[in-house]
Amino acid sequence: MTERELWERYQRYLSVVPSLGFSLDVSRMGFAADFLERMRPRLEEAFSRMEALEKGAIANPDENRRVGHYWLRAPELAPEPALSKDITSTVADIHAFAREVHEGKLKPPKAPRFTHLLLVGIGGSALGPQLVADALTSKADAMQVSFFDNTDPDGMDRVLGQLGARLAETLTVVISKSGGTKETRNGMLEAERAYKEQGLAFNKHAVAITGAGSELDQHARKQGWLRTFPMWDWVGGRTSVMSAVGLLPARLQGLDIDAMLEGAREMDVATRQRDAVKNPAALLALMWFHAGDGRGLKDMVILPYKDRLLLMSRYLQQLVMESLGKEKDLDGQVVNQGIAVYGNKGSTDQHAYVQQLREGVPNFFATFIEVLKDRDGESMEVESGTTSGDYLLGFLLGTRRALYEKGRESLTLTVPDVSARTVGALIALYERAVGLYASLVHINAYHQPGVEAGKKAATSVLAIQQKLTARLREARADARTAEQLAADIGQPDEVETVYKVLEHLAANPGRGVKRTGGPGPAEVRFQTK
Ligand SMILES: O=P(O)(O)OC[C@H]1O[C@](O)(CO)[C@@H](O)[C@@H]1O
Repeated sequence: MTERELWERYQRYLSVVPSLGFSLDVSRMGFAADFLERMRPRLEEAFSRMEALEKGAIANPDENRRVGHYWLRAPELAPEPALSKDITSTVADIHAFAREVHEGKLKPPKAPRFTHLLLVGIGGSALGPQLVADALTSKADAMQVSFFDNTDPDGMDRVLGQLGARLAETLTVVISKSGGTKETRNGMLEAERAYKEQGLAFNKHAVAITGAGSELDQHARKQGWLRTFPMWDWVGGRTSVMSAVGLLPARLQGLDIDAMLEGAREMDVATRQRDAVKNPAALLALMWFHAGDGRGLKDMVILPYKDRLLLMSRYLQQLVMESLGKEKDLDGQVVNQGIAVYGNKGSTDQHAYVQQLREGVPNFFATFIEVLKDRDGESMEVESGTTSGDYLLGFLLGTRRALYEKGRESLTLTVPDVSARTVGALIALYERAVGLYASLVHINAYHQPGVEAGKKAATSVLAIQQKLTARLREARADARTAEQLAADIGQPDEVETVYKVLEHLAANPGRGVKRTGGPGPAEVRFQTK
């Protein structure tokens, strides 16, 4: 298509939400003229399912759960008054709690005020808060935010090292919907120990966000933590950022959570419309379908031209891949669905992987995110009449054109700024696009049966470790190979796991395992130190 034809196409299919200053441009997607019409019956069905979900139907049949993240920003739509009340009162509680913290009415025992926030969580209990914290941070932040989002000891040491003595003024928020996630449990224990080492009482610094009655809930109550905020079973982890999971940390940081909720609410209103071109979530879902032939054949590359949106791709990775990456469809047929998501930021990526995007394997479609506002205040000119921000737009449009010339498709989202309202709107847009796309390809977006397998396997690795350390203690000075030890514990086929576990133990001080021999794994011997 010529530039002029593209301009016509741009106008014809532009999906705009005027109140949010938002638009979605699909002109660089090569769908046929009758595509939207052909997809209409499927889309109607998807809208109907979404409507039922919003009215409180069991939209996650496997887990027999309702899916209520849309109610979080429109509590009046919750199917029962008690739910609406829970949502509203939780937001009010968050405001009141943050006020007390900011004003120093709720203060740590050995410092005048909480100035730092340590969030412990993983997956949906970290990615949303991380995106929001990073996108909206400013000099005005009331508290500085750090994260434990893994069970990596060195990762935690790094964060603790940065906090140093300021742990005395750090509020730790442990977030886990299930309350039983091991990475989070470990992070909590490591945090607790760090406080203890500085002579600080952890319970006077700790808050939980979790499901009622969960392991974490019970632990927090028993230990007399400052407070517990609810996480409801009708909110999925990856869509929990507008619940206490995202709102409490954001408010503590000093961010405008009401604006975030308002942005999401407005995007929800726009994305309930049944006209595909007026509804950017529907149009986005249809473009994903077009790009990957409804089978996820093309990866989704997220390219925000704004440093503040760097974590968007990580956030969307979970939202999209955990929701859509499914073995079976709603009828139990094997479909192996999903869309791979990756990305970073422009124009930085121009100097990294855009080379492949333009000339390499054509297995993707790009999503450009354009932010109109360059910065607070005016910009200097880096050349006569040109600012750094002009370059950023130049690179966005240039890369988009360069991709188009080589037949590589792209979408462009335009937002006015990176404000709480815009971030809320973007999150709401993708939440609904994922839900609609799942209906288009007939899968359940709201469960995650696949993640259990890895967790179970990890548990059996740790059980093998327990047996091995007991066996090594018995064997004392007797240096044994992995093969021998696997046989000793009655799991000869697990020799590779045995070897890996022992190699790890031997590499770390205080674990009591010595490694000798080699060079190959079969010749290495292990014994107690
Ligand atoms: O909030 P939780 O229960 O600790 O779960 C954390 C994450 O773990 C997962 O269940 C995947 O293992 C995600 O869906 C979830 O966001």
